Amino acid sequence: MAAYKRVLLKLSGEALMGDDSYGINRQTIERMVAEVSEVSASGVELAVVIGGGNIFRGIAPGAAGMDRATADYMGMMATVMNALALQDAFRRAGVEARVQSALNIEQVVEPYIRPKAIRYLEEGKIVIFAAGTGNPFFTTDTAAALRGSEIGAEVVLKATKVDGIYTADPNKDPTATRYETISFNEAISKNLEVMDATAFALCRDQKLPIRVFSINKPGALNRAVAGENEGTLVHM
Ligand SMILES: Nc1ncnc2c1ncn2[C@@H]1O[C@H](COP(=O)(O)OP(=O)(O)OP(=O)(O)O)[C@@H](O)[C@H]1O
Ligand SMILES: O=c1ccn([C@@H]2O[C@H](COP(=O)(O)O)[C@@H](O)[C@H]2O)c(=O)[nH]1
Repeated sequence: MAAYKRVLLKLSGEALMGDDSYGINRQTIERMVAEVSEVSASGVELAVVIGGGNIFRGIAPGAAGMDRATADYMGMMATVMNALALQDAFRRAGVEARVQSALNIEQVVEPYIRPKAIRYLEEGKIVIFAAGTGNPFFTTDTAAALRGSEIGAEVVLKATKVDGIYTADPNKDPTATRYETISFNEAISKNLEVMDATAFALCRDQKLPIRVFSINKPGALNRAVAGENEGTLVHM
């Protein structure tokens, strides 16, 4: 039984690689699409923000020496590629999804228009928000907080490679322990880098809770949508 009527799901771009070192792993994207489709079929209105870390990040070593804003626009274009791949995978699974982009590339995807996005959601279609916020120096986590606030989502679900928020990056510190819940102010003041401070602050100001959980754990998305104790809940 779902605890929410409308959710904003932030899907990790990096997780799309699966065990590959770059790009989109077919089995991985199909598995993600199957889990998301199941939630959508249960009647929950689902908007997705997709990251771009499997292709390009403005702050990656490959962008070193580049103008930061240019590199960030490349990162946003990477999220458009992921959004198109995701839409295609939904279509193959028989699920209707629409992509809306924060950057205008009209031959490829429709632009972000808030009322239209809300109408799609009310019609039961999945909406995929591409190109982040459309502005350099931001991340797709901030785009998730922004779009989640705009569409009146009740929660931001961040599906990523780690199974929650830890006292330190668990990939660097094996002694790190996981929080079951943490307040926005604590997450910001402890500088926990699982999400950027802008995203935390926007969600805090809009009273929009965030749940961070593993995209690779079977059933975790369903449990998060059911409001169960999965991963870490960031609260007021
Ligand atoms: N305190 C922490 N708790 C949990 N993970 C952390 C923490 N600090 C840093 N991390 C790192 O944050 C990563 C998740 O955030 P990141 O923004 O890198 O990925 P993503 O949002 O899943 O990917 P993408 O940007 O491609 O969408 C984890 O893989 C983990 O290594
Ligand atoms: O609003 C935004 C969102 C993203 N970017 C750039 O895209 C890449 C990929 O996004 P991730 O959140 O890391 O998956 C990011 O590194 C930025 O370079 C952006 O500029 N503005």
